[in-house]
Amino acid sequence: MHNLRQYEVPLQRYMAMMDLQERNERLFYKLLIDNVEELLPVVYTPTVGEACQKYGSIFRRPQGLYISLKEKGKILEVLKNWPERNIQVIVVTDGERILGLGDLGCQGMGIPVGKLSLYTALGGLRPSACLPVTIDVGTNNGKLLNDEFYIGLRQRRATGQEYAELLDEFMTAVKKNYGEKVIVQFEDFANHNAFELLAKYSPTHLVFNDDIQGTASVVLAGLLAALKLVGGTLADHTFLFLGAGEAGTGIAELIALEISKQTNAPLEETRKKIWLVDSKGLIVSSRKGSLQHFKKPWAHDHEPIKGLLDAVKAIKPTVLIGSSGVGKTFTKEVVEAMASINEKPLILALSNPTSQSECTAEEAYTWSEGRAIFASGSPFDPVEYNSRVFVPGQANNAYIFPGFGLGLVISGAIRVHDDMLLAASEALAEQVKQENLDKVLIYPPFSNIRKISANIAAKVAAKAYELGLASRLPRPKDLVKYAESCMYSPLYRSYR
Ligand SMILES: NC(=O)C1=CN([C@@H]2O[C@H](COP(=O)(O)OP(=O)(O)OC[C@H]3O[C@@H](n4cnc5c(N)ncnc54)[C@H](OP(=O)(O)O)[C@@H]3O)[C@@H](O)[C@H]2O)C=CC1
Ligand SMILES: CC(=O)C(=O)O
Ligand SMILES: [Mg+2]
Repeated sequence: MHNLRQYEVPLQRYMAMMDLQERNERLFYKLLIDNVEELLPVVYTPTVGEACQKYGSIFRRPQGLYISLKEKGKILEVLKNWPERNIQVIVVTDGERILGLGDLGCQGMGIPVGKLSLYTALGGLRPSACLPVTIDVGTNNGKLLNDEFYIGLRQRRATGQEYAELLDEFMTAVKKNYGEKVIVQFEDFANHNAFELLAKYSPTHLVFNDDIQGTASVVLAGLLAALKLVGGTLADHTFLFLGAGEAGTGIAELIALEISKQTNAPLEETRKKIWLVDSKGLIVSSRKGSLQHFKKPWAHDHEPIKGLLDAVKAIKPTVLIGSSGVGKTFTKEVVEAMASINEKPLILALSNPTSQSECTAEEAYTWSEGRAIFASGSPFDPVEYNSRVFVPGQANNAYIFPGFGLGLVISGAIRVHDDMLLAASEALAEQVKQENLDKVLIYPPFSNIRKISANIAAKVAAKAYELGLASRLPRPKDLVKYAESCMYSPLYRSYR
């Protein structure tokens, strides 16, 4: 840590950590686990975003498996080149929507590598059981195509049948090589592929889309915890999203599902308290004909509205969620409008990395005169306002996917079910203590994350057994203890 702290530039710390991961994996994990709050922003958002942007010029060694269009017809052979045989989780991207930074092509590899290091550090999966994959179908990023250090195929993205066939060959090869119980986590695909891939492979593979499902689960957990501060039930609230893509509609659907479970009201009804704004304005029924399929359930009856501020004034949400990938969109006027409608406005600025955050923690607290309950996708430091210290939470799917994955592994689950996402949300919300709420913090600190992950894993596994989706029999009696006993620890033994 002393050596690492010598570097003042975050990207240099990132490179030092990647070198360490290569040189001494056990020490890398020991360091990451023991200093998780300090090092998460280095190996994960925001620094991993900059690393992906500059991946070609900082490249040392391949840290994961690249599968390119050129390998079509030979993907099984390529998979067999990976030295580890016993793989439990694959995080795969095609690099088209890396955080809120857009198409970074093959340089998106930083994301599967970073996510999998969290699977190990936060969720206790063995490093050797983790496989980062980047599917290289080209990039539409002209700057990268002209960059002499770009590491991927220099062509525009393959689409349509060519893309679908490559992905299908990959999914078939994965199941053939690693069996039915390998988790395939889709990460940072563009939404025009993400929803389809999830729908296509959910019935046949153990697939999980972190951006749609993991994000939904972490946000629902934050909302459940926040109810202890704002009062009422979920059904009493009105939700407005800026951004109606994977994250936005994924979260919206899980909130609607939870309200439906709590109130026995049909989903079509519970969706009506949830509104979304996309780049063209509020999603309303008059737009239905031209909306992408994942937006259609959210097209409610209302006159068209263009901007977010007008939408806030018209809808009067109690909860405002940013999932647009566009920074600075929660302006002073927007936050003030939220604060004029609500005693305690709940504001989540989920977009990553920090540069894309819809607003900063300081802006949220200052513009709401210290009344906002705020969390963000990338971390912000505590803020002092009017002699009070506010600790912003980090509403990031990193709270969910490591424990969720561990739960799937320890139960031998063969499919993911929405009820498992709800179970994960409840488990995370339960870990938010009064001392956190006293600081207006709606997520528990990351310093306890391994305990949190074990609890999430236990609830997810319990749900898998309940749903008949678990194949590891008999069911362990104490699932929390069992989860903890399965977790990889980078122990250093004393030989003296
Ligand atoms: N905190 C967390 O754990 C997570 C955070 N995220 C972050 O969320 C962001 C979005 O990700 P994702 O949902 O996958 O992306 P998508 O591309 O699927 O969705 C983005 C949405 O934002 C809308 N949008 C873009 N620009 C504007 C604008 N200026 N005003 C209003 N709406 C706009 C788009 O509109 P249109 O449809 O009209 O183009 C689209 O509906 C990213 O920054 C990502 O990092 C994602 C997953 C997890
Ligand atoms: C956190 C995450 O998955 C994202 O920003 O895409
Ligand atoms: Mg993501």
